[in-house]
Amino acid sequence: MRDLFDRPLLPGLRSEEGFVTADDERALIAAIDALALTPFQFQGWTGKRLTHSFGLHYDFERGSLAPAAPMPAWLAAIRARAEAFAGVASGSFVQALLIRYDPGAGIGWHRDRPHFDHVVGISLGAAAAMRFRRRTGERFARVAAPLPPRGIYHLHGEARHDWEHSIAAMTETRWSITLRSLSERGRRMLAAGDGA
Ligand SMILES: O=C(O)CCC(=O)C(=O)O
Ligand SMILES: [Fe+2]
Repeated sequence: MRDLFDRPLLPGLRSEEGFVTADDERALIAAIDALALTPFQFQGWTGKRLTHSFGLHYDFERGSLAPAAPMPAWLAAIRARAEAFAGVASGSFVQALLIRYDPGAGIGWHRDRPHFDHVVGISLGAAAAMRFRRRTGERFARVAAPLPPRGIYHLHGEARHDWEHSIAAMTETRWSITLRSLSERGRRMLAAGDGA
């Protein structure tokens, strides 16, 4: 997403519309819905969004990273295109997180776990906005980036590390595919096998 002067809304946030076709979108939604999606869990609190991971699973209850089933072919194909979009080496996106946000589900303010580095997201279904905030003294600076269906965004650098992001509760269903590379810290944790 760029502003009127063709600058990125935030350094490190880049997006593109029409990354997948409407036919692809229907097929991807059907593939996500066919997975065993489970409610996001954190400290005894159950979120309304439903998720499934491939490649690596980050367990929020334990704060640990563990291998998960390899990405199926339909996901590996989109991953290769997403890596080209993000300008990262082939095979960098070692985690895929599939999410379904039914009406009433959103995602609260957070930065993605430091185990991960680059993040890309592909949006399917209802349009949403990704809200960004960063504390500056007493206040928050805020930016909102549209997430149109079939579009892709890439978070790295400042947008990834210095700003929190969130999505307000949806009124219609949205699905997303989030792909992430490992950070140096993530690689060390995985090699140590403790994940912590
Ligand atoms: O649904 C999305 O596009 C964003 C998901 C997200 O921010 C996350 O899982 O960390
Ligand atoms: Fe996130």
